[in-house]
Amino acid sequence: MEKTQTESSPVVIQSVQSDGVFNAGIILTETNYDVWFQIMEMHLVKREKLSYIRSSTKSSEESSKEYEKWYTYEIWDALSKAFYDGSDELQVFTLNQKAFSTKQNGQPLSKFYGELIEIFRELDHRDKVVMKDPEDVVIYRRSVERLRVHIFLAGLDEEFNQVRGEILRKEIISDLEECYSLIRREDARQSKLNKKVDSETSAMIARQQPQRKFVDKSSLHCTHCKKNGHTKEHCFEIIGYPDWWDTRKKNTKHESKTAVAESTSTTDLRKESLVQIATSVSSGKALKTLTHVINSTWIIDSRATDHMTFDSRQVSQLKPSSQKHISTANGTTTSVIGDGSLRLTNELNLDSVLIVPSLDYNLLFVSQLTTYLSCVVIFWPDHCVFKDIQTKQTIGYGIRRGNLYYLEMSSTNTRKLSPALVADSSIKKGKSEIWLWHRRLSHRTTFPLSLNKNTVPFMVVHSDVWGPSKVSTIGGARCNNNGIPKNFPVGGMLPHLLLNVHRIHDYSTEVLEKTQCTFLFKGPWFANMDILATVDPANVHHIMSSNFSNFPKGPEFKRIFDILGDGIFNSDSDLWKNQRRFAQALMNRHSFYKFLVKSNQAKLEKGLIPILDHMSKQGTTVDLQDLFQRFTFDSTSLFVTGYDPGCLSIEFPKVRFLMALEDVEESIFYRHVVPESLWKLQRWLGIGEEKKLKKAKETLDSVIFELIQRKRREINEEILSKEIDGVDLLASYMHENKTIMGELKCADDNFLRDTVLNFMIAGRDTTSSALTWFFWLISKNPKAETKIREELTSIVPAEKLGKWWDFDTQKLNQLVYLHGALCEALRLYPPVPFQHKVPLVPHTLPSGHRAVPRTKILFSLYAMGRMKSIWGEDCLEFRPERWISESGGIKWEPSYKFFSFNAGPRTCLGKEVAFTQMKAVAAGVIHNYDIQVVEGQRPGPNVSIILYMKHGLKVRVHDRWAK
Ligand code: HEM
Repeated sequence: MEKTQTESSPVVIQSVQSDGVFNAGIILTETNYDVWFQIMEMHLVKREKLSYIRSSTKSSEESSKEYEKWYTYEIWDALSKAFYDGSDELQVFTLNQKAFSTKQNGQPLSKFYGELIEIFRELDHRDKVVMKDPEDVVIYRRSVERLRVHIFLAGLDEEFNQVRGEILRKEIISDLEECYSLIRREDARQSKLNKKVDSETSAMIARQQPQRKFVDKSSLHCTHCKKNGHTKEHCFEIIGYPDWWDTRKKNTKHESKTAVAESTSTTDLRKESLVQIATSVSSGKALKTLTHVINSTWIIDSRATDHMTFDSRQVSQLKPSSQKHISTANGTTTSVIGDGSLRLTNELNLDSVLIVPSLDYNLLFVSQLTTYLSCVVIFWPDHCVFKDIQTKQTIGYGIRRGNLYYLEMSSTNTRKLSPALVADSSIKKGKSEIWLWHRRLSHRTTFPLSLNKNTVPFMVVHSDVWGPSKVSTIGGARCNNNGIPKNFPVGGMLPHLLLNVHRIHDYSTEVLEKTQCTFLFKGPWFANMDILATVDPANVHHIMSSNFSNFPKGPEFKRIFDILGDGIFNSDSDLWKNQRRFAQALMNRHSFYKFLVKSNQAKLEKGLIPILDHMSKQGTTVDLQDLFQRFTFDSTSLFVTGYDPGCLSIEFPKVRFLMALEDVEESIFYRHVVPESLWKLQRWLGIGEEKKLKKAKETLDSVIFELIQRKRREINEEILSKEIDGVDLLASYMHENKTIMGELKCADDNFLRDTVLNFMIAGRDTTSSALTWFFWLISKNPKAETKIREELTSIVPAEKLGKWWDFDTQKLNQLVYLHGALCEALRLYPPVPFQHKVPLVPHTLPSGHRAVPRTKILFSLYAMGRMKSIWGEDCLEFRPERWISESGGIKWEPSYKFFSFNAGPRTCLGKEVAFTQMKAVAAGVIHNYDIQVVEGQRPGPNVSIILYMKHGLKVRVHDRWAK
């Protein structure tokens, strides 16, 4: 370690990076002692030097062996005294100070937001506010959220002043996430409109084309060639023709060429220029001229000025030959005209269109346009590749960088493209495609399309500068090849679904990957089973947050999940709102959290650990999934009902309730894949899955009603006092008075039964499923396991190293790698693998798909965690590092991308509870035991509404510290 002084950071520990000296990767400042301390300890653990800073040996002679240790300890101790006063107050003060002083200062929006989120999360951990009244808790949370929105808005760069004002003028201020999403959209729009052109692309463009500004030269006249549009000084006949001239003059009429050259090669094309071009084409005559002027580039825009209206006849009059029709999902048609023009039917309502022949188009012009436009549709026949107008060489393909799509140039660059992108393009394979590049959606959509080989390829750029995209009908084009389910005349796509039901989650992943995140599943014509499956983050955000009120779970959800009664999962509108408000208030109570941590710890120490010890001594195998289910069942029962069913015991008792829950989940899944009329008939006849469900319901009801009676008795007999014991949910519900509960019927046993069942499913099944997949992934990734162990060791006291250790919940919450590893497991194996919603009124989604009330919208959370377009090429890899930010903290991912806990107002209420439980179990088990998965197992997901492992996870357990 080398110690130096700098102005900004009084003490700097830097790497010297040679034999054994490490790079801490973090510089100690006045404000980051907490994080710095942990990271340094991790490094020290790795090098087995922890005793140097932990054991306070007596001061030693410089010559003695112990001197080095003593000296290091002294420095460490001095640092601690200087930077950490042992209380939370300083930390909270520092964090608040940091939050208020963090500014965007020109850095990317996501980075600035991520920094704030990290600070807020830290503050949440240290929040000690205790409130008794649930109403107050809600008000308090709202007030904190409001403050955070203000901090975020205040830190933004000036360019967001306008949108900031708009947000603040709203009657109800959005929550932080919603607010971020609004700003992000504005950021994306501005970066296209003004300055943030991707530097690489600009550099490439600059090399290929001179930079010119758009100038309206229509009034200029050349006295030399007698033509309009330029002056004598710029006449090509005098100064020579540019390189691109040959290509151009084949197609263009000379009289307008200058305007063409200027407008198509501008690098500074702004909205005004677009308006100018659009205005000039608003009359049929000008349009015709411009068609030839701009190298057969036609621009039609009805939104540019009020008086312009899009007239499809104008285009078809130009080239009314050899039309081809593209059918779209909702029945509208787009006529493709053989020579490269496009006629749009009124229904399609594409009111802002740029059509560019893409063989020889001016790349610069288009790439400039794409910085302003949200959506680019390219029709690519098989022989079509992007060509450089100057060199006439193939210049490449479309490529995505971050959220933006660019035309990647130079054939050498294609080698740099990831294989999937090149393969995706399919150009070499002789396929024709429409490429829909939707910048706002941050993904590209590809639709196979049959085009006449002789047609001139063209490109349609749909402008989103002035309003929302309406390319919906193109986005919905039906695809029935390439492994995408075929739509049979009577059965629709149901046969495909039934054939693949045993691997439904992987199957939907494959289909959604092929259809670029959204797919319309057509059910049998008689069954009202059409499903719009989507994993598109923009759609998720749109449905779950921005337009939440238009997308309830709906009556069909309620029918399918009727066993959940009026519980929180199964309700909409006010019934849901009241329940959520109340449950949230209860769960935010400090006493609840304390109770949860305590009961969880007790279950771990007195339940799980003794069983693992026993298994380790016996050398027998155990089903880890079963063990975790028992663990979470007991702990969830404790905080939901206050009773411990004791099913986590060495005898592994058969628990009726547990078995019934599993039956319920499987039967409910079955209701999702068969027509409603069929399962209703089965229910009426009392056969099949419905028979199983009925029996399971009876079991659940009898157990829960018994618990309710018992609790009521105890409350009446005052065995339970409100203050001391009323921390479990059931008791809390019973204690609450009507004012707080609003419409909720807490005195009603049926309502209490629904509440208990909903929470039992929410708490037990999800967490145990997540833990099982987590341990499976860890067993496959020993490096990750080693890193988790190193991180854990860093919070074990020196004297306890190499011995059994029981971790403190607060300390676990600060671990970054462990958190990342759990998030990674939740991403790849989300315990709730799918969800659905229904629109109240017809609605066009950001992906362009039309959502109508009779069509169910289904989100596959499982597929969403496995989309290359969302998580990158390595999406199937287990890589906890993807959750670690550059500064070493936890990286924040928006909930509409990391969807495992749901997003928007219905976000999981138990997220913190779940992380607390999972971290305690993961830490306790990984630190103290070696878990060896029995060979020969091929764990796969079952078919249910909860993502269990089909055959459990058999493991052997070894005590790491056994002598
Ligand atoms: C790893 C563990 C967990 C995961 C992945 C998870 C995931 C989810 C998801 C996806 C939803 C939305 C379901 C839907 O609307 O259909 C949800 C809702 C909910 N979760 Fe969790 N959950 C977990 C643990 C917990 C725990 C431990 C609790 C409670 C103690 C809990 C309580 C709830 C509640 C009450 C809702 C309903 C929220 C509402 O509709 O407003 N969850 N959870």
